Amino acid sequence: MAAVKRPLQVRVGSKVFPAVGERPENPVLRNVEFQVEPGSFVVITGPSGGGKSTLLNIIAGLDKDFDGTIDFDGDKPRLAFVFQSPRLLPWRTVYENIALALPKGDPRLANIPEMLKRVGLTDAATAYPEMISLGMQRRVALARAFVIEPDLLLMDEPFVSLDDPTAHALRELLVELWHRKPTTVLFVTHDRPEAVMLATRILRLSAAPATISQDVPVRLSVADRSDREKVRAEQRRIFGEA
Ligand SMILES: Nc1ncnc2c1ncn2[C@@H]1O[C@H](COP(=O)(O)OP(=O)(O)OP(=O)(O)O)[C@@H](O)[C@H]1O
Repeated sequence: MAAVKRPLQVRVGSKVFPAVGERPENPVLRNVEFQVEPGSFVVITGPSGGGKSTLLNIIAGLDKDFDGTIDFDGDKPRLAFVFQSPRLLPWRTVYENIALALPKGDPRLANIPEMLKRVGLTDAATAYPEMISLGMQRRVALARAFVIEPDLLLMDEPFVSLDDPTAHALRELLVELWHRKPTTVLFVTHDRPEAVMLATRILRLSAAPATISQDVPVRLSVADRSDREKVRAEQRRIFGEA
């Protein structure tokens, strides 16, 4: 079934973490407002501690304590969330970890073998997470997210703590999966080359209390994204350095 195409409207007037003990209240987001067109790949970047994860949690509905609205054209989107840690169940196989994302008897379960093939894990289908590398575990997390066929895919630094070739290969895989089945993606990273390689649009947040300091389209074709020189040139255009 094709994903329903709806824009996402984000309006966060303010997000403040309340004071706890000696710690004063912490205003993290202020007037963060944007719309995301269906099928776009939006990267949210900005300084550490600037509120990127907080914003993603609000959009996911994990944090409801904020002033504002998140609207998916009046509907409830089918969501997938990929976190920094792959969050696999250690007592379930690779196949089972993916299948757990879907209800019993769901027709999308039939797509898992094809998805395993696409992420290069067919031979690891019956392995347990501790038997495979972190890079492979992250491929399982990608497969689990895409097999849901989400309307909205939220990703919070899913490729940190990997060596560069592994992270690069995973980014290429993500671009390919997304290109085959464009879904709306919001991807948080502080890694600028990663932002440019993946995004169709980059939102930069300022330091906290964060607001949007830059909203810029990325002008790279899918083929250009594997070309490090072209990525670097686009990075210079957007961020003024590389
Ligand atoms: N549950 C919480 N309670 C109180 N303060 C929090 C909570 N979660 C985050 N914060 C604070 O909110 C601010 C923004 O944190 P957040 O994790 O959203 O930033 P970030 O931009 O994702 O940072 P990084 O790039 O380092 O992951 C930080 O000052 C952080 O300490």
